[in-house]
Amino acid sequence: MSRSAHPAGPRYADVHTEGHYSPPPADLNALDEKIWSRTVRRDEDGVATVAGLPVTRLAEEFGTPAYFLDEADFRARCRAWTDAFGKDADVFYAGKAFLSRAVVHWLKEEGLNLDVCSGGELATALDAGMPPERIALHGNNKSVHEIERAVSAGVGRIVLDSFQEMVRVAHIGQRLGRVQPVQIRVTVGVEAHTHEFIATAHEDQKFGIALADGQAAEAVRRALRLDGIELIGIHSHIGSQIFDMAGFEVSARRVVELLAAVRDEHGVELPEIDLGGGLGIAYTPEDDPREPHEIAKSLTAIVTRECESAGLRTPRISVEPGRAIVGPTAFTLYEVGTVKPLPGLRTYVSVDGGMSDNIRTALYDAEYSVALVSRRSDAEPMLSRVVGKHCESGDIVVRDAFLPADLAPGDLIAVPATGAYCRSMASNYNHALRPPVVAVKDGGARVIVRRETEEDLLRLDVG
Ligand SMILES: Cc1ncc(COP(=O)(O)O)c(C=O)c1O
Ligand SMILES: N[C@@H](CCCC[NH3+])C(=O)O
Repeated sequence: MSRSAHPAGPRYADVHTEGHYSPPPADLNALDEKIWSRTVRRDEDGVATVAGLPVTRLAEEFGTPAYFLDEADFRARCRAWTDAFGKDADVFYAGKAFLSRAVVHWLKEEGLNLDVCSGGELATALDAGMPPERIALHGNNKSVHEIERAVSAGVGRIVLDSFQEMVRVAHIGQRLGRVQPVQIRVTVGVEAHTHEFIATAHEDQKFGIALADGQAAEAVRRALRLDGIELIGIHSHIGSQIFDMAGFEVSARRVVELLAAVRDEHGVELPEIDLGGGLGIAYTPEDDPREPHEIAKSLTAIVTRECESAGLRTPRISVEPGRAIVGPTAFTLYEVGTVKPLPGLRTYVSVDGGMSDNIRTALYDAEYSVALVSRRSDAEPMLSRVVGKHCESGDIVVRDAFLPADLAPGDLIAVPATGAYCRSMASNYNHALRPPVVAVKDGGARVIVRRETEEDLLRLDVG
């Protein structure tokens, strides 16, 4: 194939002939509302704004790289979930996606509950005043200390992940003179269509107790006999970034089957089921996420139908969306440093962050979008790879994307849909300073998690 030696990398026509890439968007300046948070626009000068604030001003005030989180969008998504599921269900925001004290305040105000999976997340929730009865504690290896803190704080539920943990929690409950409400996390044997590392309902993995071979039924048997815990329900989480509802439906059906078996064996109707989180969001225009009301409708319908046919009272349903709430509400703003054209291949665009603020591309081959946001450009599309500044060739933020061919050092580019699992999975690799999270709302911006400093790093290093 002949390739034109474009100084800034290949032209669309070249790569398109190879057929490896989706075509570039018709307008590189467009900010697709499916991917960007709801208040993102481009102003008349071509600068992107969020909550009415130009990104150029935000970069000056807060520096780059930085995450900008659209508070109004976050709250709207919380409400969409609670409205969709209604009063007879509970929405637990999965704090692992991103948690800070400000987020806890928003959740409290919007009537959501909170799923935490570590002592650190629990401490953040309690410190910010989340009522303990609205907290659920997860984790496949909760420490004794974490369990003690949760039980003595009076968390609403602990989700038991193993037989050993069941005994641990029961003993701690007895020692502290409490009866801790618990659910049992089961693996339902569903192959969720997502990356292997984020699928959690097949049996060959660390989470949960398998329904297969009667393991889960045995767990229920033991839990019902133990003092110090009260079994209130069954929990299933099949994975993350899932679009196909079929996996959730199979999971709901199998959990209801277990409830029926428990009723038949023990004469007990467990009052709750939790179907976990895992709903996918749009990272690129090709992704087509389901809306909360569609999800609620289909999950509620399947649980109700299965319960009716088993002659069970419909249990109270809960769900644990993390990514679907916070993911689309934030973007990461970077400054372009080195631009390295490789004629006939692509152009490497280096930014001032990388795998330390977004590990998802390296870890899961995740796909992201990117746009030039500090100005409009009518230059032609240039096949680009957005890379970070770390000492790894796998330090890729956006593997394949089109940016305008006149992109230059000093331009600002933004990667949307980085609200979930980016700051929360950020690292200090190469002694990078983890970026701040800045909440923006109605023309105002405030830091909710500050940027790390070299002093922070040096303070940890005690010589
Ligand atoms: C038990 C549990 N609940 C909820 C979630 C949240 O998942 P997501 O952010 O995909 O909604 C996770 C993470 O996958 C999880 O492990
Ligand atoms: N951290 C993962 C998802 C795992 C969620 C927690 N069980 C991601 O970024 O997609």
